Amino acid sequence: MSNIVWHNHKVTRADRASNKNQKPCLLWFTGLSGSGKSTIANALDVALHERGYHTFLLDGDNVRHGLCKDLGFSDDDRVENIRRIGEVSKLFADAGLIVLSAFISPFTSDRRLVRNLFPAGEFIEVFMDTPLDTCEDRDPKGLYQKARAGEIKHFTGITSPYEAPERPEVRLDTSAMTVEQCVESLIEYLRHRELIK
Ligand SMILES: Nc1ncnc2c1ncn2[C@@H]1O[C@H](COP(=O)(O)OS(=O)(=O)O)[C@@H](OP(=O)(O)O)[C@H]1O
Ligand SMILES: Nc1ncnc2c1ncn2[C@@H]1O[C@H](COP(=O)(O)OP(=O)(O)O)[C@@H](O)[C@H]1O
Repeated sequence: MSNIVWHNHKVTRADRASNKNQKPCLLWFTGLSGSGKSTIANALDVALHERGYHTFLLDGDNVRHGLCKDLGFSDDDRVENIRRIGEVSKLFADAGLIVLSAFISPFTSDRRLVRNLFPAGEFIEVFMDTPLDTCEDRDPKGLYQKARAGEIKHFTGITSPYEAPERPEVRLDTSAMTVEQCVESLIEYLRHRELIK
C-alpha cells in the first residue's frame, strides 16, 4: 500500500488490556445456520460479563444490518464479509476486549486469514459441530424450508458448501450438549489457557 504509513500508538494493546485486568482474545464461532453459534456465544457473553470481563459480541445477522449490509451470500461476498469481521474483531481485541464472533464462515481459507491476524493462542476456533439434520429440524428462522423449496439461493449446507474445521481449538455438538455444558467447556478452556482467571 503506497503512501500510507503505519502509526504505532503510545498506549499499546497490552496497556489497554492490563487496565482491564484481562487478556484479549477472539472466540470465533463457526458452523451451519441453526448449529447454535448465536445461542452459545450469547450465553458465554453473559457468563463472562457476570464475572466482570469486558467482552463484545459480533453476530452474523446483526453485522449484516450495518457494516456488511452491501454483501449477499455469493462466495465472493462471504469472503469479504469474513475479511471485514476479522479486521473489526482485531480492533476490538486491540482495545483489550474478549471478542466473541459468530459467523457461518464456511471457508477454511477465510478463517485462516482471521487466525493469522492474531498472536498465537489468542484466536480460538469454536466449531459448532451440530449435524445438519439437527440444524434442519430446528430451522429456527424457517430458512432451511425456504432453501429446500428453492426460495433461497446458495444456502449453506444445502446449495452452498461448508468446510468443517479440521483442528478447531474447541468442538461443540449442541445435539449432544446443553447450553450450560457448552458454556462450561468454553469457560474451562479459557481458564486452562490462562486467558481468564
Ligand atoms: N444463503 C444463505 N446462507 C446462509 N445463511 C443465510 C443465507 N441467507 C440468509 N442467511 C442468514 O444469514 C446468516 C449468516 O450470515 P453470516 O454472515 O454468518 O454468513 S457467512 O459467514 O458470510 O457465510 C444466517 O444466520 P445464522 O442462522 O445465525 O447462521 C442466516 O440467518
Ligand atoms: N444445546 C443447545 N445449544 C444451542 N442451541 C440449542 C441447543 N438446544 C436447542 N437449541 C436451539 O437451537 C437453535 C440454535 O439457533 P442459533 O443459536 O440461532 O444458531 P446459529 O446462530 O448457529 O444459526 C436455537 O433455537 C436454540 O434454542
